[in-house]
Amino acid sequence: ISMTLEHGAHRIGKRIDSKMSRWRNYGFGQFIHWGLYAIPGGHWNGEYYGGAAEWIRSWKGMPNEDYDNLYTEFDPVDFDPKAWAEQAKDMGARYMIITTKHHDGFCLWPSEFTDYDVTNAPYGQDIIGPLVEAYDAEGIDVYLYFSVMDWNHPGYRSKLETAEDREAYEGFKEFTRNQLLELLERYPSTKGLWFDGTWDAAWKEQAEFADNLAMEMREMIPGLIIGSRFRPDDYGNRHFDSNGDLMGDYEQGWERKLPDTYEDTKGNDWDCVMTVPENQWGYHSDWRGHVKTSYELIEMLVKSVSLDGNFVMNFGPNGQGEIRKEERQLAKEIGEWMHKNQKAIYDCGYIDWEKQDWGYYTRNRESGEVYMIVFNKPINGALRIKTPAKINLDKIFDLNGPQKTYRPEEIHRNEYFIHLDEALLETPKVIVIQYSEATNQTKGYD
Ligand SMILES: C[C@@H]1N[C@@H](c2cn(-c3ccccc3)nn2)[C@H](O)[C@@H]1O
Repeated sequence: ISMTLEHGAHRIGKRIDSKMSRWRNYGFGQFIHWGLYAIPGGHWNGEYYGGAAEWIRSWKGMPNEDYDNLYTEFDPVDFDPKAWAEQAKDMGARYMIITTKHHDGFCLWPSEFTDYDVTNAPYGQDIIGPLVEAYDAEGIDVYLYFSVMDWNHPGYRSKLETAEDREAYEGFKEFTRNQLLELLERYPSTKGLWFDGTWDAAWKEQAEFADNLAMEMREMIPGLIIGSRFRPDDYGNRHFDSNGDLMGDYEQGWERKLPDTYEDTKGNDWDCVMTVPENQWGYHSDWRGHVKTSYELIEMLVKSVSLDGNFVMNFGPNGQGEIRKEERQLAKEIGEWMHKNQKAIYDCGYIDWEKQDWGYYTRNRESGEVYMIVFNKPINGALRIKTPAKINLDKIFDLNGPQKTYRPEEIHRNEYFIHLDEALLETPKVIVIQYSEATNQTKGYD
């Protein structure tokens, strides 16, 4: 039985308007985490901090007042938004998500509603505006990350226990609304908001406030795209309401992890946001543990698109505003692959052909063309293709290089091998399949 909810999901199923189709077709995005945490870069008083660099304020090794005074040092003289946007373009990102305010409450835009912003730092200028302009100029859509949790604001509470808490939190809610409307006013070309820091008990009581605020933001910018991490329902449930329906325009549950199967996605739109090291979003000068290679990141991107999602790779510029060499190198390598294979990523999504060990299928949502993205070439070079019934494979050929075509060897009904003859694969290989649905007369049973 389903419960009547005032503030649960207001739509069942995917948004089908053109702005959401544009979002759905991105495939690949860039996350940028930048703020005061980039100054200490995971160290303080010569001590190494092993947590996520953007959480260093919560570490006992760094007194809160030391962190809170970092704004007096924020002067990223090397910040070059055009260079960042150019690099993102070369990498093949089609949208970008920038931290306007992370959990620490420091605002990268001149906010009317707090002094804890860039205008009171030595840098003294708006960071968000030039980024929006530079990325818009490259044709890369900009989304604004906003943390509801705000360790700087006196009215912020993680839970509401006393009357004083509730009184203070009303002021915090007003402040949050003011800042969000201010951001949409200042940066009207933004296509959506990426909310974070909404797991607190205090916020989980704000179903009506959040629902109204989402509506108000959408009145300001019709079609604004807001994921499932913004609002709680009447019972404090997030992402999925008490009836199990997704709240928001896409699922934001895949942080540093990927769905394994299409069933895991519940048929919703979704994004995966991914760090290069195990768990560093903000700049950490000493990455420890496994740092992902471009090969691993390309596979995550391909897997995301094959399961109807977008893959968003994180960058953490340093305190001077430079993008570190490891990230520049990854952007270059991923861009080289994307330049040759973007047709298998852009405007593509899931197709219900049985997944095979050699890699992933994607399908262009307009043309219906299918792409085999081969990561694992079997020893015998035979790539298995199993299609649903009544599918004819009309043409199969390499996306790149001499237009080599493949003649599928039928091994069972709707099951084929195509034979790769090249020796080793240097990079993931894309093969194009043009198919058609057989008309109703079936082939004779031979
Ligand atoms: C997108 C990422 N989300 C932020 C985050 C995640 N978490 C978190 C908090 C509790 C459990 C698991 C994850 N806390 N902050 C990270 O700081 C980064 O901004």
